[in-house]
Amino acid sequence: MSILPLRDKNGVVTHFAAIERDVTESKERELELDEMSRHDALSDLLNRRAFDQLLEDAFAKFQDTGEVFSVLAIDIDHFKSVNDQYGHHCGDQAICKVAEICKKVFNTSGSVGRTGGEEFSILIPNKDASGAALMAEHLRRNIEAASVITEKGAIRITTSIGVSEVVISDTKPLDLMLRADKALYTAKHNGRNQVREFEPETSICDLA
Ligand SMILES: Nc1nc2c(ncn2[C@@H]2O[C@H](COP(=O)(O)OP(=O)(O)OP(=O)(O)O)[C@@H](O)[C@H]2O)c(=O)[nH]1
Repeated sequence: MSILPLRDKNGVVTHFAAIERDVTESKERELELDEMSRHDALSDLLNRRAFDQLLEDAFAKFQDTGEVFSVLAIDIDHFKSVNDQYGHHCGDQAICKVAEICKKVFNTSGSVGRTGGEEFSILIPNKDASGAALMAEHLRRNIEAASVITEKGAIRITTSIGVSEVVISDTKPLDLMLRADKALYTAKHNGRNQVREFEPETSICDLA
């Protein structure tokens, strides 16, 4: 609201005029645009940028308070053949189904992002890797049991999931994301449709 003094011909203020402008609509539009810039248009999950920001925040909190958290790196198995067999549109429907199940399973217990084409990441506060792996296994089973209903029929899909927790020697969030990716790679390499926790490779020094 702005208030303007109104003067008579001698310059003496005789009245004040109040001008009120309703900014509700523009504020709502601003919030809407902000939400849009943080979400992926296809799945409505957090986009990579927004997920990375959450990860930065969780990492800063861990450094301040020691509050542990874990991440999941999730990738749909053999997704190229889903696209090849059913077409890109049905592939998109499969991505949306995985997004929907992730949101349902992690509801208030984690933040879900679509961080690549057929890749998802989940940040789970207050959980170490073994707690996060149990949740990941629940998610994997839900996805495996679901059908993606498309105009070309029902599609069944599976996912591979890598799990890692933040540790004191991490210097940046990327460190634990890389471990989750390594665990994901192990899950793929070992036959897919499984959850793997990151395990440090046993080096010669460890054996000595
Ligand atoms: N429909 C659809 N496909 C996508 C999207 N983003 C990426 N892809 C496809 O996802 C596929 C990923 O394939 P690859 O990385 O080769 O892996 P994959 O076939 O899933 O095999 P594995 O990961 O080894 O199990 C590619 O064919 C991409 O074109 C998207 O937004 N929509």
